[in-house]
Amino acid sequence: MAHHALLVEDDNAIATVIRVALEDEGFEVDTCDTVAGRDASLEQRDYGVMLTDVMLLDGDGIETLGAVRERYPEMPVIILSAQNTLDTAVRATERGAFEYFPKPFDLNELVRATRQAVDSRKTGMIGEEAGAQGLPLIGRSQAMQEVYRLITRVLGNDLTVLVLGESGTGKELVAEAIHELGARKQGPFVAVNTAAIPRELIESELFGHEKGAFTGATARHIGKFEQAHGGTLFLDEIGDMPAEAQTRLLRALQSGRIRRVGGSEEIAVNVRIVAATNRDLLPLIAAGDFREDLYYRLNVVPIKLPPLRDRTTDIAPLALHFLSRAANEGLPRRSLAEDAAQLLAQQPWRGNVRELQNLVYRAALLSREDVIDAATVRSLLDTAPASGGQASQQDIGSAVDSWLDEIQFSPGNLYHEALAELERPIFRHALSRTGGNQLKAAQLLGINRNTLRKRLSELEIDPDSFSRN
Ligand SMILES: Nc1ncnc2c1ncn2[C@@H]1O[C@H](COP(=O)(O)OP(=O)(O)OP(=O)(O)O)[C@@H](O)[C@H]1O
Repeated sequence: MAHHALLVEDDNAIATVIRVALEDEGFEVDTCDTVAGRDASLEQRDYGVMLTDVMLLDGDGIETLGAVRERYPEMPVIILSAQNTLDTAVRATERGAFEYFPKPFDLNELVRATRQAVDSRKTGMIGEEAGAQGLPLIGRSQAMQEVYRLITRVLGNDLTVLVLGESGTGKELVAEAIHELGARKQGPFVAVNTAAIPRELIESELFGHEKGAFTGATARHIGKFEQAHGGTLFLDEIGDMPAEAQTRLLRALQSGRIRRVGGSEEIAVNVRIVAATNRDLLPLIAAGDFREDLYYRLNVVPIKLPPLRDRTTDIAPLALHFLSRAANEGLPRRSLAEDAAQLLAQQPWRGNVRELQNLVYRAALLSREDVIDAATVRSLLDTAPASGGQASQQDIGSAVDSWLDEIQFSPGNLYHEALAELERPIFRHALSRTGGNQLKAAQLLGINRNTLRKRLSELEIDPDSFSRN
């Protein structure tokens, strides 16, 4: 389908060059040369993108852009300017321009950006669409736009996807988005962390086993492949899979069939595979620890999630998102001061979004004011484990100490109120790990299911909000 582009340019020669280049690229282009002409054209039709000069005969293309963005928020705008000052670039970006091209510009680059702007309009909705499914993928940085673009490419097919990225960058969330927004959403989404299963049980976990297949196999067990039939199988930490299991996995992927451990029957399974790893697979292949043929099977569409420090513009929106989620889960409702947001944006976030999320939840809990300020963030950063890794007992102990010093409890009820606050993150953690399944969460916690249900209700934690369906 041809996209309509509106070109607002009062230099006839430049307008013609751009128009011809865009038409070659399949755009239908309308041109005009004034602010008034622009506004009249915008009334006439829904444009996929607008390119505009700054100094127009009857006004300034940037100054008047605010109103256009308000009226047509979905339409990306590209600014073309002869005033190559930083100020013009800043003004353009502040008013929501998609991209800014100082003149003279590379025509090919401009055409590429125009195409990308139109695509971004489609893919920019991935985050919101995922949000509507209860899977908020927050972030509008250029780097995340590229991730969204790749997600849209795999929604209409069953190609195998390999999600790469450091720990905590959102790989599982991307896998869920591919499932929820794709054609298989009616089917199951089954996640399996291959690194967390004891070696001897991996094959049985993936492919199932027949009764009596080995000591302890007292009943038939249906494996993850069969459970995911008709849906999506998410294989997390694929780089840590033992060699034997890699071979079995490769065979299953090649044939589309599995055999339960101890079984003789080959069972056809229809699953879409999304695999993920935070490890660099090429050195593992070179060292003989990861099968090269399996790598090529999995790496059909690679989606690389950038570390959070490479998309700093996403940090404040993510922090606000976690604050609002924390409030919905019963923590105090807080907002974020400007200096606090700036401080967050400067951190290295080696534990990526997960580390930011943990810090924001702690800030919501511990802040003395409704507005979280830079001082609070700084004190939490000081007590945070260095790399978003394991917090030591001492860190946790001192965080609880300072929290107890600061929080106002009802007289005579400190013990119960403090314990309730400590229970919240424990329950949230268990529910989040089990996708809101109360039976499994109770098992994980080692407490009675009815006790869990009662406490969740008392603490007003909604287990359904952790559900993956
Ligand atoms: N773009 C995002 N928007 C909102 N939340 C996010 C985003 N990315 C990650 N998160 C949240 O951060 C946490 C970590 O994300 P996730 O588990 O998907 O990371 P991961 O890359 O799979 O980590 P690991 O490699 O350790 O398994 C989750 O709670 C997830 O909901």
